[in-house]
Amino acid sequence: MPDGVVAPPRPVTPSTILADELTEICRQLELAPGADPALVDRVRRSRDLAAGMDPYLDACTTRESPALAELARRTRSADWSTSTAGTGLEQEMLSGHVEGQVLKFLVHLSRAERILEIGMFTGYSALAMAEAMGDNGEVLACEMDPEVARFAQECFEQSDVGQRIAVAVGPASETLERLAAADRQFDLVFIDADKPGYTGYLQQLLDGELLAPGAVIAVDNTLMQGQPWLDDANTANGAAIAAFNAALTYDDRIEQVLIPLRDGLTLIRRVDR
Ligand SMILES: C[S@@+](CC[C@H](N)C(=O)[O-])C[C@H]1O[C@@H](n2cnc3c(N)ncnc32)[C@H](O)[C@@H]1O
Repeated sequence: MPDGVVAPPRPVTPSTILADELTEICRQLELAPGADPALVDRVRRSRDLAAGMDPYLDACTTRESPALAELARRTRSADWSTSTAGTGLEQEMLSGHVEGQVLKFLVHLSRAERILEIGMFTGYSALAMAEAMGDNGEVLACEMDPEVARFAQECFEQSDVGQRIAVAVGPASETLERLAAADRQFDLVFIDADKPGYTGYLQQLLDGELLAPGAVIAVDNTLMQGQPWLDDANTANGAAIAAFNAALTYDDRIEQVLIPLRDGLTLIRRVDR
């Protein structure tokens, strides 16, 4: 994974995809002979409304730590296309500044000391959560890919709080089985791994008694680029998230809310205990 030129991330959230579409529509309208100036103006305003939101959220949110900024920079400048790490890894997987600050806020609010992450990638969210907890806390981060796990660990070693993060390399479902067998419990769980695995991870957390009383589960990408409600854009990940979101609404053991942050963040808590 050599360092390369920092490429801007592709749009992978409903708001950035919308902004990209409106930018292109606007460009075409501006070139179209005889386009109604009032319509061009409305489309321009719509583009600015959509394109300006994420930069505004960034500007209004507490700055990330130097360690998080450096981890994000290293992730963006790594050449994932030539990496021998698992196929499909890309810089766009990184959660990033605003979501990282939301996770930190959740750690502060819940006073979580035992945190489980399912899907670590280069470690941005794990490090963000570790920064928000006390010295007695631990983030146990599950990651399938050994090479990306090494990348993350190198970043953790350069951070003051890296020792609060333990990494479990291997399929998360197997790690969860081992944790349940060892009677481990967690105050906060962040699910951000393979989308078809989400329903199984939630069942393992509930059935395996892996949630401490009052625990919160945060689940990333539950808007999946709008695919669950766009009929013509469904991929395997979109179908998996649509099924996961639907299953949540029928499960009486939990309460949930889907927050339209980035690509969607669902918060879940157990209510049957
Ligand atoms: C979206 S990325 C995680 C991003 C990370 N949470 C962050 O905020 O930067 C998903 C990660 O899950 C890992 N993954 C995929 N399937 C997995 C599995 N079955 N078990 C554990 N990790 C898995 C991938 O290798 C990838 O690194």
